[in-house]
This record gives sequence, C-alpha cells and structure tokens, in this order.
Amino acid sequence: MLITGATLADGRVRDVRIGDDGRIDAVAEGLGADAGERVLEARGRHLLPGAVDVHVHFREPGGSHKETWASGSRSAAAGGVTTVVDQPNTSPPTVDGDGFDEKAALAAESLVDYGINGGVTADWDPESLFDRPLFALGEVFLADSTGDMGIDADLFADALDEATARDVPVTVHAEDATLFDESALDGDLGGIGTAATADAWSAYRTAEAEIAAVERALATAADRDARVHVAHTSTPEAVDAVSEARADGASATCEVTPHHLFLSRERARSLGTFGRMNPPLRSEERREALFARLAEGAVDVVATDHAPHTVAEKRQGLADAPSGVPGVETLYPLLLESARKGELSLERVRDVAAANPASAFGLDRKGRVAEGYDADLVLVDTAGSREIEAAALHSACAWTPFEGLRGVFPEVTLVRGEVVYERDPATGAASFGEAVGRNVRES
Ligand SMILES: NC(=O)N[C@@H](CC(=O)O)C(=O)O
Ligand SMILES: [Zn+2]
Ligand SMILES: [Zn+2]
Repeated sequence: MLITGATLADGRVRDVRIGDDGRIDAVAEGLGADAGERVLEARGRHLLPGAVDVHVHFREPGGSHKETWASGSRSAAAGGVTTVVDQPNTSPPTVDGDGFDEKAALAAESLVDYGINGGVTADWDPESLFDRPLFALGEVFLADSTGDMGIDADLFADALDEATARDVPVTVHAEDATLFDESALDGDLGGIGTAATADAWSAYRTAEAEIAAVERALATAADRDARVHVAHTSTPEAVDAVSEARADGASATCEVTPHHLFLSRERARSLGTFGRMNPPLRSEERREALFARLAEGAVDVVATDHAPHTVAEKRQGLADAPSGVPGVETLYPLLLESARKGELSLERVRDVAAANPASAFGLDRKGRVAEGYDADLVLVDTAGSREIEAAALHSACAWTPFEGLRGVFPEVTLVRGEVVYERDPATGAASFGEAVGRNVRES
C-alpha cells in the first residue's frame, strides 16, 4: 500500500510505502505507485503513529458484561490506538502461568496489537508467570482498587526483586490507604450524580496518599535498580517526584490519564458516581498544573486506564459503584483537540501517545512513522473536531465521562498495514477489519 501526500506530526509532507511484511518500507517525497498497489490519498490530512495505550482493562476473563477483547479493541481501533496493554485485575487475576494462558487465548479476538501484564497477589506464582511472554509486571496495586489486589510493602519489594532479576519493568498503582480520609465518607452523601457523592471520593482518596506512595515506590525501586513505571499519576507533585528520581539516576517513568488532564472535581459534581475512579479527580488547580507539565514535556506517557463498568453498576450509591472510567477511544481525540486549539504541539501529542510509551517499554518497532517500523498508522483531519457522544463510541460499557467535550477522531487506523478501522467522513459510518492483533512480546 502507498499513502500519498500525508502531513507528518512535524509538518513534513511525505508519501509512505508499506511492505508486504506490514512494516514501513519508505517515507519519502514523490514515491510513485507500483502496478496494482493500493493507494490511500492523504492530502490535507495528518498521518500519526498509532497510539500505544499501556494501561487498559479489557475485563476478560470474568467481566465480559463490561468489555471483551473484541469490543475493547474495536473501541481502541476507532480511537487510533493500535497497541493496548491489559492489566491483571481480571477474574481470575493474571498472577500465574495458567492465568496468563487463559487471557492470551481470549486476546486472540483483538483487532489491535497487545501486551498482557502479570499481577502480584499473596498467592502469585512468579516462576510460571515470568515463564510467559509478559509485557510487564503490573499494575501492582499498593492500595485496593477494582479487584481488591492491594499488597503490602514487603510483597512489593519482593515483586520488584523478582522482576528486576529478569529485566522486566514494573508498573505500579501508588496510593497509600493509611492516608485516606475516612471522615470524608461519613454522613449523608446524597444520591447518584450529586455534588456530595462525587466530591466525597476525591476528598477520601487524598492527593497526599498518592504523593507519599509514589515517593516511597520510587525509593524502593531505586534501591534495587528496578525499572518502574508509575501508573495514572493524578497530581503535579507525583509527576515532579518521578522527574526528580530520574534526575537522580533512577529508571522511572510516569503516566497520566486523559481524565486527570481534562476533568476535575468541578466536573465531578455533575458526573456523580460516574466520576468515581482511583486515583480520583483532583482540584481544578491541580488539573491545570498537570496539563502544564504535559505541555512542557514532563509527562512521559498518556495512557487511559480504560476501566469500563456498566451504567447499572455505576448507578449505585457511592459505596457500591465500582471505580473506573472508560477512555481508550477518546485518548487521541482529546489530545488532538488540545493540539487543534494550540494548547499542545502535534509532536508532543505524538510523543506522549505513541513514541514515548513504545520506548519506555522497549517496543522498538512501534510508535514512529519511520522506515522499518510497524505500519501502525492513523489518518486524521486535525482541523475537524466533533462533540464526544457515548452513542458514537464502541466500548461495551456505553457511556463516557467526556460526554459533550470535543474530540478529533481518526478516519483510518492501520495495524501492521491492515485496515482495522475506517470511517466515512461524509456519513460517519464506521467499519472494522479482522482481528489481526498479536502479542507484542512474541513478534
Ligand atoms: N482506576 C480505577 O478506578 N479502576 C480500575 C483499576 C485501577 O486501575 O486502579 C479498574 O480496573 O476498574
Ligand atoms: Zn490503578
Ligand atoms: Zn488500571
């Protein structure tokens, strides 16, 4: 296939040839089409590397009423995400070789490439787990979240040792439950969608609980020369702690979610229990400071923590509604809308969504539009934004916390040269390709 006249993130206009092996053969000017070659005319539109979302929860096995590999990967493809990394808090949890194998068999339904993380619980089995083609160890839960997989400091230290001995990176969910403010949950929290329910969760899982846990996790990892990736940092202080650790020689990266970049406690008031997630939404002031760090380049990775739950589950009271929000389909659209408005450069968007997560986890054929890289590509009209509506998204959970915000959505998504998603710009009609996804640690 030949893609002609595409604008790259840095502004160069180029033709891109994709070889039969699904890799980019050439990025150059004036490449003529060969006889019989499919040509995708891209003039006036941007060609970006497919996003590498290193933090999704696709819920299989055990939670297929919330999401499946088929529905989650369709949502990913429609959002321009060409690689996803699934987290271990499924049922059963992915904490041993059998658990890994069970999940890997289900992941064969994926339209996009994927990695499978392994988790840590009191009865995990490192021997059989590390025997499999794991993407990373994690997310290792330092406090309970969905799945109740919180572990103590000793087990975390052991897990870091096991991973480091095998040169495997560790992704950590860092909150310290001893610093949660139980009093925030006292009294009448009101009904669903009230200011009280939404705000109480943010007041309960304090910013200090995250900051302290991130600092401790970084110190524990630095002591062992472990490679650590801090998941969903929701505070500017935690991002700074990662920057400082790296300045001190640690191998540490941080990840920020779109919900912490685009939503705050102000918005949570109307989201009610639909805005409950871990770590929770923060003050508007902290959100702005987090976004400023993204714009400056202090945020390494934007990943979604795509955590779908059904509307019925989220509609319960604050005590019972599960934590988590979907987001894999709106990652690129929200970032590209910020670029359209001049708040971020396109190169920054490309780096945090694709190039940086690929390099942070050693995916040397992902995340760039360059010769030799996998042809995981997104074609998008960066001037065309529309309102985000759950009805037009593809996750099985059928709602979004970003309803009503604007997004710039892809027109075509390719995985290793195969079209997995295509949208007719005139009618908006979407079509999907085959389940071509592969484990990125096996290819
Ligand atoms: N973020 C969440 O609030 N929920 C996640 C788990 C997690 O990442 O902590 C989930 O799996 O539902
Ligand atoms: Zn988490
Ligand atoms: Zn998560």
